[in-house]
Amino acid sequence: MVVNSLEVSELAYAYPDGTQALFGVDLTIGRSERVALLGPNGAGKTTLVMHLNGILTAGHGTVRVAGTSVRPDTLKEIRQRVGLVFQDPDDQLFMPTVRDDVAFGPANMGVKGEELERRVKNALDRVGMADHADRPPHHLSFGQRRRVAVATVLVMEPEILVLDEPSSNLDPAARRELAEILRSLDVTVLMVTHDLPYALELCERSLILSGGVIAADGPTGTLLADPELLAAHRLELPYGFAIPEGR
Ligand SMILES: Nc1ncnc2c1ncn2[C@@H]1O[C@H](COP(=O)(O)OP(=O)(O)OP(=O)(O)O)[C@@H](O)[C@H]1O
Repeated sequence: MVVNSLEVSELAYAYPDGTQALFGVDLTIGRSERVALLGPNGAGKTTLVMHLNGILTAGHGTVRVAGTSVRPDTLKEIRQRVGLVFQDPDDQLFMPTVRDDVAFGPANMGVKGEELERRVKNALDRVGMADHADRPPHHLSFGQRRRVAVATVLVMEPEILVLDEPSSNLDPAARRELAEILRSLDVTVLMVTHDLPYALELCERSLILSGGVIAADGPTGTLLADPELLAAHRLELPYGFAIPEGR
């Protein structure tokens, strides 16, 4: 039986003040897919992401990660399986060295000794930061800190990597380097982004969340080539951007 990385069914949620943010979201993401989650401000993207690792609990509906329901009694397992990379790496890095930051999660899970070293080295290798293991994170550039933040999540060997605005505040070279890293990973990726060219570059499939529902789900190139669809959901390609042939 093929188990999907993520299955969200009829997910609805209202904040305690009564604001209804999600109105019944259904989506399935298969193993090793890379999917962009697009949508205007206030669409419910963050609210949806916060349900994936149980920061918020479904008002109605279900979320399953690799077949396991997100519930209070499964939270420990779920948080290991869903790797959230926040928009600001400084929310994720707080130890004296890069190595300590990457080791923090698995060490907390009881991994130690050579196995811990192996996992930390492997995660840093995957983001090209192994040479910086002994440096304090606050001495690194923003782009390097974002790569270390990705490593702190990869080291947990997650089922799905969820990235919030991964290209924000990166210069063009750092943006491209991160794209190459993300493309090289053999992991399911859900990427929340307002950077439509980045979604096109990295994700074959995109979802448009708008007004708390999935308004479109399809090949990124097809969605982004539909001006009416984009306009209906306040999405805009950069001025002069042309979708490359074959996308
Ligand atoms: N803590 C909260 N209490 C009440 N309402 C909230 C809270 N957080 C978000 N909302 C509301 O829920 C809706 C969805 O917000 P959410 O932050 O999920 O959107 P988003 O798609 O992530 O937006 P953005 O692109 O601006 O990050 C909005 O109407 C927002 O005002």
